[in-house]
This record gives sequence, structure tokens and C-alpha cells, in this order.
Amino acid sequence: MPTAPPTAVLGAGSWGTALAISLARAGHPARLWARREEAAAEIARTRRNEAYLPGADVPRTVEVSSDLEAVVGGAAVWVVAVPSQSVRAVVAPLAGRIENETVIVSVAKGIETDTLLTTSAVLRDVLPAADAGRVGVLYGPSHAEEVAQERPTSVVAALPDPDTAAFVQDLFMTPSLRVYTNPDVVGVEVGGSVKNVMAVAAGMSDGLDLGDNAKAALVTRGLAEITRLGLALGADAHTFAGLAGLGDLVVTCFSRHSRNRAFGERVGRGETRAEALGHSTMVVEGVQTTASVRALARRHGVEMPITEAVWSILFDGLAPRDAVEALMTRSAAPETDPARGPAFDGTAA
Ligand SMILES: NC(=O)C1=CN([C@@H]2O[C@H](COP(=O)(O)OP(=O)(O)OC[C@H]3O[C@@H](n4cnc5c(N)ncnc54)[C@H](O)[C@@H]3O)[C@@H](O)[C@H]2O)C=CC1
Ligand SMILES: O=C(CO)COP(=O)(O)O
Repeated sequence: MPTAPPTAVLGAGSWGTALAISLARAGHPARLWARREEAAAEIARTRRNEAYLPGADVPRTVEVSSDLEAVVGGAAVWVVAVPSQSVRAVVAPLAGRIENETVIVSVAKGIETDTLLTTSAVLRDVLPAADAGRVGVLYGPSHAEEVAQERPTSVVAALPDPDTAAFVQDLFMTPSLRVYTNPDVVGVEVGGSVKNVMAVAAGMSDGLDLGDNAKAALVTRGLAEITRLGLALGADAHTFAGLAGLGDLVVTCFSRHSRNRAFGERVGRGETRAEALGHSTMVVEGVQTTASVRALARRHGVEMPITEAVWSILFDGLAPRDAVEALMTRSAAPETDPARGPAFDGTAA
């Protein structure tokens, strides 16, 4: 029987490694690209990635390499699992390797700071030969540690072409990883990216010991901000009640695994941005995303007070406690206020 073409996972951090493991366990041929040759050799030899996903066994069927061209050669699907700000640089050298049928799925969550593009838009920009219907994202509440432990997880595959979305759904589906589809690519990307800003805010709330009421309000008003921005960018409001909206927001604001929440907690306790980032080599997407989201919101005339507060703390020296006071003493407003951007029903202000 002919073997199916492999899936190339680009990025051997926590998430790329967990996804390659999950694919291999499901019987799909998978390749894993690590940026550094020593890292690739170490994973290939020990079948472990202790730096990024301690304790998880990498099946022998996962081919690990630092040769990017070899990893994508003949692959039907590319899964882009590097930090969002490095997607362009990693994928650009592969522009000539696109084939008619290549499916490209970003699992990187963020907005590119220079262009304010979502990661699928970066991919379409840098890979003009790719079929745009086959470029999308796989997002949702999915900490790598739990996926590697085969704990029940649900995510959403968002690609414009419905057949390709169903193909990606089928590829990643396992008894412990349930995949839905959603044609609203931009909505899924806004939800999955902006939640990292809210995770930083939630961590600050934890660091300041503001309590459960404050955290619940942050999640709720954070979702209102995410929804307003999404609607301004053409998203479907229903997406934000889904896995890449509410789902990812909840997991990141409450999980002990969340790097963005943990970073925010340190800042809430008084560390500077640089000090809080210095505790781990793992990416904290929310920092750069805060700057991009603030710029995007301003460009589209959408009010995002929590994002503004997080930006002022991270980039302008505002004390977290003063940010809380400023948020709590804003002018009184109805819960859904069209003056602050597009309303929940999708009607523009
Ligand atoms: N860890 C998780 O549970 C999840 C992560 N994600 C997203 O996946 C993306 C990757 O995250 P993780 O794997 O967690 O990050 P990580 O910090 O665990 O690993 C990042 C990987 O990218 C590599 N890398 C760093 N800078 C690079 C560059 N400039 N060029 C090429 N490679 C570079 C690192 O060597 C490492 O292998 C992020 O956008 C994150 O938001 C999405 C869902 C779950
Ligand atoms: O996106 C994630 C879970 O869905 C990962 O979030 P953190 O980067 O905050 O750990």
C-alpha cells in the first residue's frame, strides 16, 4: 500500500513537538523541523524534547531534521509552528517549494508587528504561489503539555476552502484531539491572537491579587474587545463564542500552563517586562501582540481599553495598580456600546 505524503511541522518548540507526536500516534507520517542542528540531533537521538516539552516521548516514526527544504520536500501539509513574528523569515525561503496541492496551516498565534497581518495573511503574502483557499490556521484551547498527555482537547481548523478544512480536520482528529471547522479564518485568528493580550492582563490581575470577580470581568470585557476588533476586520460574531474565542480565552486566562498569564503575573507583582521575560526561553506572544493589536484597533477606530492598559504597562511605564484604577473609573457605559466600535450584532458604529 502506498504511504500517504508526510506532514511537515515547522518548529520544534512545545506546540510543534506536541502536534508531531499527535500526528504520529494517529499513524500519519510526520516530519519535525528544528531550527538548530544540535536540537534536531538531540530529539532524534533521545526521542525527547526536554527543553520544550519535558516528559513526552517522540515516536520513532517522526523524522526530525534541521534541513528545512528536506522537511517540506514532498510534504502535503506544512504546519507552521514557530513564533508569529518569525513566520515570514522561516517560510520565505520556501516560496519556490509550493506545489498546487500544498496545504499550509499556521498554528502560530499573533499579529505581525510591522504589517499588522495575521499569520495566515503573512503566509499568503510570502507564498504567492500558494492556493489561498488552502492556507489557514488550526487554533483553539490547546496547551501542548495536555495534548502530549492525550488529555481531551478541542480545536478549530479555519481554511477558506471547505474540502481542505475537512481534510485538515480529518488529519488532526484523534480520540483525544477533536477538530471542528470554521470558514471564518480572520475571526479565528483574531480570537486566538488577541486572547494572548487578555492572558497577560489576567496574569497581572493574579499578580495584584484582584480576585475572582476581577478575572471574570476581564475575560468578559476582554471578549467584548476581541469581538469588536474582529467585527471591524470582517469576522463573524459567532466565532467569538467558539473555541478560538471564548474557549482559548478561558484556557489562557486560567491555566497554569499559560506562558502569557504567567508573564503577566510577574509584571503584576512588580517585575519589569524584561525581567518577566527573562524567566523562560519560550515565546510569550502577548507582548508583541499587545503592540500590534493596539495599532490595529487604532487604525480601525475600535476602542480596546484593556489592550491600551496592557500596552501602557508594558511599553510606557504605567503601574499596574494605576491601570486598574483607570479601567474601573472609565465613564459609565452600556454593556454593548456601538460608540466603542462595531456592536455584537455585527452592525458597524
Ligand atoms: N505551547 C502551546 O501550548 C501552544 C502554542 N501555540 C502557538 O504556537 C506558536 C509556537 O509556540 P510554542 O511552540 O509554544 O513556542 P516555544 O517557545 O515552545 O517554541 C518556539 C520554537 O520556535 C523556535 N524559534 C524561536 N525563534 C525562532 C525564529 N526566529 N526562527 C525560527 N524558529 C524560532 C524555537 O527554537 C522553538 O523551537 C506560538 O505562536 C504559540 O502562541 C498555539 C497553541 C498552543
Ligand atoms: O495558545 C495557547 C493555548 O491555546 C498557549 O497559550 P500560552 O502561550 O499563554 O501558553
